[in-house]
Amino acid sequence: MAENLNLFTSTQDVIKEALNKLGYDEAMYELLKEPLRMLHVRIPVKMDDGTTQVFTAYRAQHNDAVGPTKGGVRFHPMVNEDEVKALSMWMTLKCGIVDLPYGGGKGGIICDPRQMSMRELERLSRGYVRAISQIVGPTKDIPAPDVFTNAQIMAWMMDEYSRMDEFNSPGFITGKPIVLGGSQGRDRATAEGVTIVIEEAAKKRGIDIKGARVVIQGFGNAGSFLAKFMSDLGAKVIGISDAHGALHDPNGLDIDYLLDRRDSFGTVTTLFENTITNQELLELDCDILVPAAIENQITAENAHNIKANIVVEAANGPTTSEATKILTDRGILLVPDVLASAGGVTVSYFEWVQNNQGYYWTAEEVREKLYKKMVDAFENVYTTATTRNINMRLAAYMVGVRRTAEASRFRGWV
Ligand SMILES: NC(=O)C1=CN([C@@H]2O[C@H](COP(=O)(O)OP(=O)(O)OC[C@H]3O[C@@H](n4cnc5c(N)ncnc54)[C@H](O)[C@@H]3O)[C@@H](O)[C@H]2O)C=CC1
Ligand SMILES: O=C(O)CCC(=O)C(=O)O
Repeated sequence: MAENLNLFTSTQDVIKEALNKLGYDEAMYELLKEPLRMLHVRIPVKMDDGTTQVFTAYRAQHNDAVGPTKGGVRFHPMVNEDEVKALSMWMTLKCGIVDLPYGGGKGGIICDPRQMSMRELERLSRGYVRAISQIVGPTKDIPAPDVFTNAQIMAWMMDEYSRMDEFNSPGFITGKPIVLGGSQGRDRATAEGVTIVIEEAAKKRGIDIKGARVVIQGFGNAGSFLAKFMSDLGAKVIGISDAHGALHDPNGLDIDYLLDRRDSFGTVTTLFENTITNQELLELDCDILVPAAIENQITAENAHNIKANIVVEAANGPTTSEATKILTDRGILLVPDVLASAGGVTVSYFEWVQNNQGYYWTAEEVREKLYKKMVDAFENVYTTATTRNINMRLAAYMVGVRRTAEASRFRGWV
């Protein structure tokens, strides 16, 4: 039978299993098996050449029993409805795992920002906010950056919402530039969270980060900061990649040089002749493998060839359910996305708190608070997995879904 690559239905399967293990009945699964709201909008944008292009976009809100929904907006040509639904469900789990007072949300626009001018991107970003304005807001649903979106796009979106609202609303969105109410450390937060989780996982496996061989797929926000942090800790980053290919050097790559040469979309390999493919990268001999790009990269087809001792998912959904089973059976420690990549939303929450208070924290305060959240979350999921003898993904789903399930029950929804 063909492997299930549908992110939405495969997520439903694990949610069901987690709820069963927690003792909830079918009604709870019926509530949590898909988002409460899914808005599908079409956004007309005047292009620079005078033509009009109509873009399709989505905003999913999985569950708001705990609090407002929260999650990024992705600009990508392959975004689709099922993907956005799954991503919103993962946000519920992430917020549960790191204990933030949010439910999960996520948005996406089908577009290729690499082919658009800055002016076109600005019109599209503002159009998206107008199109979803009825269901979002600082106490309803708070967007943030994700694949191919950044602080500039957050700034345009915040400005558009503030104009509609008729007052400055920094708490409408997170991941903003610091001068517009962004938090210290949000730009590097996802990678910092991944680094903390890698350190914890390495301790469990008796691996010294100093000298450990690390391979990272993706050289964007998550992947590039992570490469820097790993090499600063003394690890040997022997492979990195982007959408066009991958670089490999068993003696360690010069990360500072690569950071200097990458473009704003995380592309760097096009400058080199000696490249390998992304598939070859994933199968390199290494200690720690970090998929930090896109979904469905480790599947039943290549899971048997993964050589890493630890796989840490910085990306959302890089490993299929079948591959999760294969890796776990092979004794590889797989740290799932909903735990490993929760540093981004954690510092987004800090940003929102600071916006609401109008009082701003130092980079050191942010780092300390993030560290505690990530270490506690890792320990909680790891202990759940080992005491129940289940894989880390199922354990993370159990930890992540419990609070939303309880809040829904107390509200009398189920
Ligand atoms: N930015 C954030 O705060 C967070 C990001 N994530 C996840 O991390 C992953 C990466 O996100 P960002 O670094 O923010 O995105 P980004 O847009 O900054 O970078 C994406 C990177 O992936 C590469 N890439 C794109 N398509 C690829 C393909 N087909 N094969 C190999 N590489 C490919 C790009 O070339 C680029 O290097 C995504 O799954 C995202 O959902 C998760 C939590 C928070
Ligand atoms: O920072 C946020 O609010 C959301 C980040 C996000 O979209 C994710 O963790 O996948």
